[in-house]
This record gives sequence, C-alpha cells and structure tokens, in this order.
Amino acid sequence: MKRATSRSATSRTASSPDAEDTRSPGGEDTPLLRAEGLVKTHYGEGAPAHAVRGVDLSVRQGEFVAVTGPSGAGKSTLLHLLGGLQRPDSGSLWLDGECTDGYSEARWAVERRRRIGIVFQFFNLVSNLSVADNVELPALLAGLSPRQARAERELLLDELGLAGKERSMPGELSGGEQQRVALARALVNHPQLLLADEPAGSLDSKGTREVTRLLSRFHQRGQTIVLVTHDARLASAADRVISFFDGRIADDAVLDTAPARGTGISGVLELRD
Ligand SMILES: Nc1ncnc2c1ncn2[C@@H]1O[C@H](COP(=O)(O)OP(=O)(O)OP(=O)(O)O)[C@@H](O)[C@H]1O
Repeated sequence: MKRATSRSATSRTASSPDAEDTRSPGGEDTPLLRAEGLVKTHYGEGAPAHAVRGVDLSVRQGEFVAVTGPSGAGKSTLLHLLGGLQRPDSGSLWLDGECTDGYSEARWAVERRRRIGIVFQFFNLVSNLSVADNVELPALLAGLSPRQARAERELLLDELGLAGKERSMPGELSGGEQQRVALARALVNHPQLLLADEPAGSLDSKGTREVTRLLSRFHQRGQTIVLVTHDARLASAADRVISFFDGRIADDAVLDTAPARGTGISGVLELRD
C-alpha cells in the first residue's frame, strides 16, 4: 500500500524555482516531509560506510522530531539528505507534497533559502560579516527588500535576546550567542522546515538550555523541526523521538508529555500575526 501512495505522489511535478508562493502547496493533510526508501553510502578511504540503509519517514506540519542515536549511526547523513545537502543513492523525498527527485543543486539552494532553514553544530556564520549582515543576507538573497530584511532581522534578534549585538562580528560572541545568530539566520525567511544538526553540540549547559528553550518556543508557534542530537535534554523538547541505529530507524516514539498532536498548525495560525 505504501508503494502505491509513493508512486502517485512521485507523479507530481516540481514547480518552478521562481514561483513566488512556496507555502503549503500540499495542503494541511500533506506531510511536510516524506521519505521513502532513502539509502546513502559514503565512499571514502576505507570500506564504504552504509550511513542510511533504507529510511521511510513522514513528518507532519508543526511536528518537532528529534533523531537520536549513537555516533556513526547515520543521523547527520539523514539530515543532510532531508535538506538536499547530499543526494540519496536511492529512494525518494517529498517536500510538502512535491517530489524532490528531479531537483537540481540550484533548485535545492532555492529551497534552502525559502523553505528550509538549517542550523549546524559549529554555527557556520560568515566570519567577516556582522551579526546583522549574517541574518539579513539570506533574506536579501530570497528577494526581500533591504528594508524588509532589516525589519525581519530586528524582530528576530530582539526575540533571540541579541538586540544591541547587530554590529558585532561573530568571533566577538559567545558560542551560545553565535548559535542564536545562526538560528535567526535560519529562520529569517520563515521556512516551513527547520533542520538542526547537533545545535547544542559545542555549547555548555547554559547554551544547551538556551537552544532547547528557543527551539521549544518556535515549535509552540508551529515551526516544524527535525533535530539531530545526542543530548537527551534537547531531545526531550521534541514531541517525537526517533532512535536511529546502524542507518535505520530502530524506534519512533511520540512522547507522552507532548502538546496534543493534530492541533499544531491551527494553533500556529492563531499565534502568528
Ligand atoms: N563524507 C563522508 N565520507 C565518508 N564517510 C562518511 C562521510 N560522512 C559520514 N561518513 C560515515 O558515515 C557514517 C555515518 O556518519 P554520520 O555522520 O551520518 O553519523 P552520525 O550518527 O551523525 O554520527 P555523529 O553522531 O558522530 O555525528 C559514519 O561511519 C561516518 O564515518
């Protein structure tokens, strides 16, 4: 049955990368993210690393999913596949109902500017740009006017407790502050999906608490999040925890303490604006 669903979804065509409205073309019932049979093997110096060995995954709009598992299990590779940073050897991926199989690198770059925000363990900020410019750059690249980009940046930095740091350079900030700038940069274009790869991996416990609190806050407003982490505290902020082991999903559990699932997106719409 799953296969039949997959084939009909595959027949959808990808819309033009220049299309202006990229929000929810799939509708509320369509998973924001759907993967079927994802496989990825890395070929390096030694034996091939079978990092992802056949993953089926569906993430609804508004869900906060944590992917945990031992080092080398393939978590980061999976996240990279979901964000189009790496391409699968086989399998298919749908983004809000659109099959991404035919996406070019350029098309993925557009999606990462508009629909997918990504934060990494080591922030990946542009070191010779100020905090303000780091956050505004993706907004300008996505076509916002300088005035709109500035307004978005001001709102986010304010919300993330970074007002007054606009002119600082990334190297002048603490790790926690840099990660908050990275979060602002990832969210400035209001992406449908936020991917986070060990966002607290290089932070102390205070920084980890900060990131946990911020991810929870954005999730409560309806942000869909897929988070890869070793950190149990961070994972416990999610409403669904996937245990990844040896390239496969070993367990997929909804946490009891989670806010009611299914109310997410409408709740979001009320909270937004
Ligand atoms: N670019 C690459 N070239 C070769 N092998 C790679 C590459 N990236 C990852 N691997 C290998 O693929 C496997 C999965 O790596 P991956 O980073 O996805 O795991 P992980 O679960 O995220 O690990 P960690 O928690 O330590 O970050 C590992 O054996 C790793 O060495």
